[in-house]
Amino acid sequence: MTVPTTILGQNQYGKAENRVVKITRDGATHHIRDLNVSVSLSGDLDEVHYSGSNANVLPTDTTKNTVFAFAKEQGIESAEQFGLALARHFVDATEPIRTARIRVEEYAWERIATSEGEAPHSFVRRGQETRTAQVTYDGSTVEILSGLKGLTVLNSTDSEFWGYIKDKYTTLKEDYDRILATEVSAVWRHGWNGEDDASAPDWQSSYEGTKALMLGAFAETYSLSLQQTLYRMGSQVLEGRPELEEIRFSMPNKHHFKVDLEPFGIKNEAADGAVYIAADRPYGLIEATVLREGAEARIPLDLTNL
Ligand SMILES: O=c1[nH]c(=O)c2[nH]c(=O)[nH]c2[nH]1
Repeated sequence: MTVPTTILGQNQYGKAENRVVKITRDGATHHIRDLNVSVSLSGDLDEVHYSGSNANVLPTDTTKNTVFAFAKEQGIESAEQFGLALARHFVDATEPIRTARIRVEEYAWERIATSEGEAPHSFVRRGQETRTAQVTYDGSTVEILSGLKGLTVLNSTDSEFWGYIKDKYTTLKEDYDRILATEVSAVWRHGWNGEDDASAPDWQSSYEGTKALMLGAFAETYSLSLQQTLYRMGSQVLEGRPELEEIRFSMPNKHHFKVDLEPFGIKNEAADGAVYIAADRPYGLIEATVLREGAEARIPLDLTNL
């Protein structure tokens, strides 16, 4: 082997975006789980980079096959459970693989309502958020980050923004009754570390409970800034969900500006029901982590790939 004058840094590999759909039949009633699963493995993999020896490489093609085989053999209970089964398999069954990171996006379907009631095997894709999960396993410890993205919410009042710094470039008018809208991306970290399967959270109810607390706090906070609303959402989640240690949000401020209709002699006031222009870009971007006191901040700062 030639001695490299460069050295290999962090590396990982796997099959990204395995789109797996599992149907479960319960008599005539069918159930659907629809996931996008990305596998990323690391371990004793220097040689494949240095010399091209594939002796320690489990092909990405095999990782893809494993995703589909596990969906059939074990079923898909939740994004987290499925990710955990895969992560444990890759590390525990393949000696050179030391760490597995499984990312899952889940797309929700709901039953179509017909005049006969809920259709047993006809579904419409739900337009709300995408659920996410990331499972990392290093042979001893599990870390599970659950989350969501694309959850768009709006308060048509109970939002103000005033009292901010004004310098020579400031043109923004103080607002005492504005629309507050955002598209929530959030990732939350579970305290459970995989040591005791019996004490694992109920992933489904944990997800639903977290989302409900987040939405409740958004609706119930009288907001003086999106930052304040974000913090309230995070603290309400952590107070209500003891299984969680920290939560991070990325929330674009989806500005709605009152249109100036004065040139047409028309008053356009929030108090009378106003007309707004929903601005697309640029947008304010408010991001923060909320932690349980004493917890470590481990969620990555950039949520875009989670
Ligand atoms: O909720 C807000 N936070 C800000 O930091 C900010 N900045 C701004 O121009 N509008 C807003 N709104």
